[in-house]
Order: sequence, then C-alpha cells, then structure tokens
Amino acid sequence: MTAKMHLGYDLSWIQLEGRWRLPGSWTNATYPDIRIFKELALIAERGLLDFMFWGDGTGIPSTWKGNRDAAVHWGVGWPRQDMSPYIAALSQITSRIGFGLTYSSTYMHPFYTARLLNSLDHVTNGRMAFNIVTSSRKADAQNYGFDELMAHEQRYERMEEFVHVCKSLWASVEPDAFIWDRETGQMADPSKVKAIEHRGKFFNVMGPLPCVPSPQGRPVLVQAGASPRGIRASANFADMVFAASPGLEKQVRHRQALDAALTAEGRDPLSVGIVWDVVLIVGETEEDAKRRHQQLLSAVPLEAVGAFMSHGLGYDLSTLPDRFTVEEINAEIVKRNASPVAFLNTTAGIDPKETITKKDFYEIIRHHTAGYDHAIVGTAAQVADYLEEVFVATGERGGFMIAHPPAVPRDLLNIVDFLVPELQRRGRFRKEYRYQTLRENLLES
Ligand SMILES: Cc1cc2nc3c(=O)[nH]c(=O)nc-3n(C[C@H](O)[C@H](O)[C@H](O)COP(=O)(O)O)c2cc1C
Repeated sequence: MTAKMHLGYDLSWIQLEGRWRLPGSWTNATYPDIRIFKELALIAERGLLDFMFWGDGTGIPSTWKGNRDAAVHWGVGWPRQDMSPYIAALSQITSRIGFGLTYSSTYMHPFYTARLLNSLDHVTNGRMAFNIVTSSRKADAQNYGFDELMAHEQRYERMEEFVHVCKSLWASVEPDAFIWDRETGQMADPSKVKAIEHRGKFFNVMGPLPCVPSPQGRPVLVQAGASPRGIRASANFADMVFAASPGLEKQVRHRQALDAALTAEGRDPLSVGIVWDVVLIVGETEEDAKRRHQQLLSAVPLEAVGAFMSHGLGYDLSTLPDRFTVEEINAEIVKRNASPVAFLNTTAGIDPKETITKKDFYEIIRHHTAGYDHAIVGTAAQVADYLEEVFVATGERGGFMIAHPPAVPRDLLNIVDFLVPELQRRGRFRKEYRYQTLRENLLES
C-alpha cells in the first residue's frame, strides 16, 4: 500500500513580516480577528489536513541595533496572542482537525502546562498536539526573569524533566478513576488517583493532576530539535518530530540521526515520523504561482529582515564586519547559547568557509526571511512531485508542515483545492478522517 503523508498548516507567521498586507491576506480584517481563524479552520478541515499549528515566542525582537524599534515599526515577531483560547473556540466549529500549540519548557511550569493541555484536550475532544520548545531568543528569556539565555544543554535537560513531569501528571489519574455513581455518591476511586512525588533538578511537583483524564490521555507530543542534543530529546519523548527543510541531503542525515537516537532509547524508528517544514506556493498555473512567489519579496523591507534574523539567531547582524565567513559568525552565535545549527540551516546555500560581503549576505537573508529562497513554487502536480521525492527519500514516515503561507486565506485555498486532490489522486493523502482523535489520525501510516 502507498504510504500516506500527513499535512499540518503553520499559522504562526500569517500576521508577521509584512504577510498581512499581501493581496489575498486578511481582507477586511486585522490580526487577531477570530473570524479569519474560523474561516481558516473550516477550509483546513474541508481539506482533511491533520492539524493547524501555532509556534510561539513571547519577546518582541530587540537584538537588532539593541532595541525593538524596527520590530515594532514593521511587525517583526509581534504581535502574538496566546492561542489557547482561540483553539477552544475553533474546536467548537470543527470536529476532526487537530490543533498544535507551543509552549516553552524553559519558562513555563509543567504543572500549569499539563493542566491547561488536559482541559484543551477535553474541549477539543482529543485533538491537541503540544510542541515543546526550549526557546533560543533573548527577548523571550527577559520576560521570564533571565538576563541571558540558559545554556543550550541545560535547556534540553530541563525540557526532558519538564516532559517527564507532564507525562507523570497526565497518568496520575487512571482513565477509569471516575465512577460518578449518583446512588452511592462516590465520584472517584482513591486507588486510581496517585501523587507523583517528583523531586528533580528543576521541578518539585507532588501531583496528582486535579483533572479528569482527557480523551487522548495526553496531547500528541511534538519536538523540533535539530542539534545532536535536540535530536536526543526528540528520541526521548516525541510522538512526532518537526524539522526544517535545509535540502534533501541534510534531511536524509537528520532522519538517520533520529533513527539512531530512537534505537538508542529503545524505541522503534518506524513509529516516529518527521513533519518537514516547507514553504509551498501552489498556483492553478505555473505562471500564477511564480507571480505570487515574486510578491513575497515586496513584503519585507530590509530593516525588518535585520530585526527578524537577529532575533532568531541571538546575534545583532547590524554589527557584521564588511567581510566574514558563516563559520566565524556561527561560532559567535554558539558562544551566546542560541541554537548551534539554526544559522547553518538558514544559510544552507552558502559555503560556511567562504568569505562573503555584508551586502551579498543581506541580499541572501532578505530572500530567506521572505521564504523566497526555499519556497517550492508551481502547479499542484509540480509541488506534489517535490513532496513525494522528499517523503520517499526520508523513509515515508510523517509528512509536511506547510509553513509561512504568504497570504491567508488565499494560499490555504490553493492547498486545499489544488494540492490535496492531486495528492489524493496519487494515493498519498487521506480521503476522509478515519478517527476522532488527532493521535489516531496523525500517527496512522
Ligand atoms: C517546524 C518548526 C517549528 C518550530 N517552532 C518553534 C517555536 O514555536 N518556538 C521556538 O522558540 N522555536 C521553534 N522551533 C525551533 C526548534 O524548537 C529548535 O530550537 C530548532 O530547530 C533548533 O534546534 P536545537 O534547539 O536542537 O538547536 C521550531 C522549529 C521547527 C523546525
């Protein structure tokens, strides 16, 4: 049987970096008008997508030139609402599509997070995924009492303990603990409700979770580590992995590294898919797709690019020397405890040892910020060819997260009306939701 892909739709950026003003975006509405999100949820569910996704970061970018002016002016990395109440509302007008929500294990507390996600899993009737991130941006850290980023290794140590506590809490009340016997008045069975008595390096949590077990028991756990330490964390607990698409060769290596890490954890590599982050511009014709692709470049002014990239990398790119190598700059980024691999992935097209000028570099990152350099552009058939190639080369497990859509709802309609039918014709995508919960729909192969 032909293995099927899973598809997520990333709504983290639809109001950011100039996308809000492209043709077909937010017409007669401004962020965070829930009516646009409702429209998107209905379209995405009509397209049988697995889930809608929201990433998170809480700091307004301030690394570029040491202040937040450019970010505030151009709408870089902000505004960003907490999406949990939105998900609750969207779940009431849909019945099958899942919802991916992000919180940082570096700043949040596992007890609060476990309880919140339990409630969301009830409200959505078992359609929650939880993307756990360590957060690599200083502006986020400063909102939670840290002057500098916690060391990369320590952030991951904390993440693993955070997830262990959450999982223990979600299991602390057994699925059949509640009796609700109106005759006797007994509500629950004390032998099925247990404290977790966790005492660890980062957290002390007694438990149990004071909640009714949710339809999925716990949300689908997603993680996007790309460094060797991050991949080890994925192997430790993730049900599904998110990853960037820096080129097929690196993606095949990522898949191999994850498989080895899963085997080392005693888990079956076949059971954990990777959902690759892709920018797709699907047109009814190739010309139409190319025209929309071109529009991306008009969305982001140069100053916004500097603010965007400096925030993500934890390095003020306005201080770049006139000539440098990617390798030299990456060494500076690593010193500041941000991701050791994110800059290398961002500049995948440049030889890390080659000297480049600041001017050429800015042009490259302008294309990157807009998603222009890594967008897959074409008709549904052309885009489906690309997706199939990556899917097959990386072991036919997981699928794709359609990220950074230039303009919504316009671009989501093109995915649902053109790409989805093409993938269905090829036997690569579902023709109906078979199950109620996200876990069952998403982890089905
Ligand atoms: C699809 C995808 C979504 C991500 N979402 C977030 C996010 O919402 N917030 C965040 O701080 N980091 C996010 N990240 C970054 C990852 O959590 C991770 O830090 C990054 O891939 C670098 O790997 P490392 O932490 O192992 O160095 C995302 C990465 C990917 C590929």
